[in-house]
Amino acid sequence: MSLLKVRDLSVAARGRNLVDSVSFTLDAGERLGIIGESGSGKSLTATAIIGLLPPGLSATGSVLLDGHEVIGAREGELTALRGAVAATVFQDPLTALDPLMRVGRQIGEVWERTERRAGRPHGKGDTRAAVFSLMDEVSLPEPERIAGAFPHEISGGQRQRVAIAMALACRPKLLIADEPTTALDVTTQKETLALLARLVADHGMTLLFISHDLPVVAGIVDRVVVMRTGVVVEEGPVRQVFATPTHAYTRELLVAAERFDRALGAA
Ligand SMILES: Nc1ncnc2c1ncn2[C@@H]1O[C@H](COP(=O)(O)OP(=O)(O)OP(=O)(O)O)[C@@H](O)[C@H]1O
Repeated sequence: MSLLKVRDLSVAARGRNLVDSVSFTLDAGERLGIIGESGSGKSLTATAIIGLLPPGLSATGSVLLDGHEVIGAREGELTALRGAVAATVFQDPLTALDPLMRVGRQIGEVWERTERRAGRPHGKGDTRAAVFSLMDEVSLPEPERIAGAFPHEISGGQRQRVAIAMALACRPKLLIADEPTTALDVTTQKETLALLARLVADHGMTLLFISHDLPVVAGIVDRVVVMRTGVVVEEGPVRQVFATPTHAYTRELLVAAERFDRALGAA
């Protein structure tokens, strides 16, 4: 069964479609990438899937997440789906973190909520052990120091690992990662990608990975959807789309990425 079924999803602002009749499915255990240049509608598609569109935007069509319709659902139903079914990691980890709360507590709160939902009783010691275990899973060093730190007291890469640990604490079926490495330097990018790939494999999670960066997407997904100006222009297995793109826009993206790689190589 498909874990995610998106049918004719459109997102509009003041009568203008920013996402236009997008359809794709994602089976359990699959890893799908959405690629496209800035402004092509990738993030709005992702936020519509979890029912978190900014005010002023409205979605039509159908998004079936684990069999539940998201479009038109009440906030209470959406809250139940978020976390339990789908968790998200965004480009800027600061959006996920409370600046005034120590990061260990933030991870702990998500873990406790997950346990409460599942009806599993737990004590303070359990939370502490779970937080350290989650921090270990995302390879955060010096767990005592980092758990006791505020978000601004750790590095950008460490903040993203904290955000990933919080997503993981939900034990989601679907992980939505929206440009999760874009704000990081190249080395940290590679480490974070490798971490995400390992966690998705270890936990058998389904992955929706959004990026404008083709080599990044190619390294982590099986299938790819190419978006341009709110519309899906091409879809297929990642190797096939990259080796023999059928749409001129995909070819342009590939040429631009190669040119960028060559420029980096020459630098
Ligand atoms: N809250 C909003 N109100 C009005 N227009 C918006 C809003 N958010 C996004 N848009 C517009 O919708 C279009 C799609 O935006 P979206 O953020 O989905 O693109 P994207 O492909 O994710 O780009 P990026 O990689 O830069 O994040 C853009 O033209 C953007 O300007």
